[in-house]
Amino acid sequence: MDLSNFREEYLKGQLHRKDLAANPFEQFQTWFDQALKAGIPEPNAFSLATANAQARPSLRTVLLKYFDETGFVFFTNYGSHKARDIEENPQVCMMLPWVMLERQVIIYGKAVKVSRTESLKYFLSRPKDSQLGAWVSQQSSVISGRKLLEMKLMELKNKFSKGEIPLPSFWGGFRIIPEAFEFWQGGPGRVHDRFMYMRQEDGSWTIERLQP
Ligand SMILES: Cc1cc2nc3c(=O)[nH]c(=O)nc-3n(C[C@H](O)[C@H](O)[C@H](O)COP(=O)(O)O)c2cc1C
Repeated sequence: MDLSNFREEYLKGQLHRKDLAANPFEQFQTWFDQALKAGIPEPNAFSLATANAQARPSLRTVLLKYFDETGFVFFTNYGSHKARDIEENPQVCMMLPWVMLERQVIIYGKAVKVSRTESLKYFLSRPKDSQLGAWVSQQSSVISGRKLLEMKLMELKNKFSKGEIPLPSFWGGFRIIPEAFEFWQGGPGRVHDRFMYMRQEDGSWTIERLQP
């Protein structure tokens, strides 16, 4: 299949240095609000890249659950491929593909586990089915068929039929603490706008334009 004629011109507007917030979290909030307003489906879905101790990369989509100046939080299974990678190498990269707005945001940082208290708070806010879903899966391990998962789910439903479902010890959040942000806005003729924020030792941020 030849896709070489698949070509969109990016004409939604330019990104100027003067329009950027000094603080990248503020800039992220502005763009996130615009992504929401534009009706992008699941604007909080992001690609999460990890690399293990042998520098072997892997990538998957996860959901951003909340963010503030301490970082970007997602939840997952602590025995999963991604979590094992993070244990070996906490350096990660996340990318939000807001293609509908001809934009992407890339964040480089370090992933650290959130506290049990923080994971519990989020876990309790989830629908019961999602709580059971966390219990049922040894995420990223091989299983012979879906039937086994369904049987396990039935058992768990019975086991936890009364009262609150406890937080599994193998499930919780990671906070990505940013070291750099890139904001990308598509431009006409592939002359795009890219700005990189880099965190300095004193906690301030520099902003530089990158070539497209
Ligand atoms: C839209 C979307 C949202 C997802 N959100 C999450 C999530 O928040 N947490 C999670 O562990 N997996 C999520 N997944 C599944 C992951 O992409 C992935 O399959 C899973 O986490 C196992 O990844 P790993 O084997 O690389 O650790 C999501 C997938 C999609 C397509």
